[in-house]
Amino acid sequence: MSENFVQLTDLTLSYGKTVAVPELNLSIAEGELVALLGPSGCGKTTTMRAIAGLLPPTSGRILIDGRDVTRMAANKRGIGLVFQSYALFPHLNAFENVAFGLRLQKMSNDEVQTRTMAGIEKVGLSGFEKRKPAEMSGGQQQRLSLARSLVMEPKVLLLDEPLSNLDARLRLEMRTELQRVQRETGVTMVFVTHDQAEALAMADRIVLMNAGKIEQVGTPEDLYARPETAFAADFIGFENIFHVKDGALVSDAGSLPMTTASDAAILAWRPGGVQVGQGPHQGAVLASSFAGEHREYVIDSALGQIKADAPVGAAAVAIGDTIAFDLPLHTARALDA
Ligand SMILES: Nc1ncnc2c1ncn2[C@@H]1O[C@H](COP(=O)(O)OP(=O)(O)OP(=O)(O)O)[C@@H](O)[C@H]1O
Repeated sequence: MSENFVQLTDLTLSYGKTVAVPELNLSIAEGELVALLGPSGCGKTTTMRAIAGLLPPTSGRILIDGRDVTRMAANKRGIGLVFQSYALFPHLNAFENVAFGLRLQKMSNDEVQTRTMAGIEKVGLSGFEKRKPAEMSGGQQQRLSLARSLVMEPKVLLLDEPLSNLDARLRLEMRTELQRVQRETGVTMVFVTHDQAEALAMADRIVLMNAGKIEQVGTPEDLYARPETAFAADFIGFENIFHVKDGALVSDAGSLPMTTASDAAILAWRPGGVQVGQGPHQGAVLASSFAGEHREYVIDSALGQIKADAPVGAAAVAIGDTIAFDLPLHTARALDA
């Protein structure tokens, strides 16, 4: 198995004179499920389009399975594409949608039949062969579009926001489904998402992008527990991020003296890492909402707003009332400036 199945080397991608992605370097292993994660406009789709062959790079190289495909036409690269808008043929039934690409390859009817039926089964759509896309649910259309790509046996499958058109429940279901299909086929998959929960739940490895550059690459566990920059921490749910200066936590809004000294330049806490109900600091409750497992507070403090989760069973504090809190060092993530 190749560790460098997809290799992007010093890849620069531009639109006219505007550089969207400068000198990107990334290796993807064979059979890996990788998420390109980041806020809108950070260059995820641009990177995908370059891998697919839809955007010629300004400079740099793209290797797939050892072959330099930098200047190769999109349809020669052995890449499958699944978009959020499915791009199915509305006048063809499910079977014909999946068979379409195979027929173009002048395959025998028997083989088209066998491979199409296998593809449809792989995505759990057996029995739906005769349905037109309009007679299928969003999730089923998404599966169909996946089957259509898979039957072509691509070396790499690229998925651009594949779940964003689905409602919340289907999205959860399709997360598991995509993982299962990936495991069973062993196909190398790269998917784009701006949803950190989706990336954490599905990917073997997450590539977090910020303004065209890679901010951090790591397993979901790594990124979740050990973000390396304030951007990564913020994106991954550390909602309270403060600078440390002269024994105090500092924000644009003000400062709070620290009870224990820290050498860190920046300290970050998830809402769950903030202690509420007791502690050396006080603030007014700005918002309080029940979230099943815990209660979410927004506290107005000398540092500005603090997001804090109170455990189940803690007595609710009314909006406007004062609440005690602590930002304990043992739940903080220390970051470099
Ligand atoms: N066709 C285009 N012409 C000019 N600039 C573009 C074009 N497409 C994208 N850009 C710019 O390139 C940068 C990266 O865009 P890209 O679509 O790759 O971001 P993204 O991370 O996929 O965002 P989103 O999640 O919103 O799709 C942005 O600044 C965007 O404005």
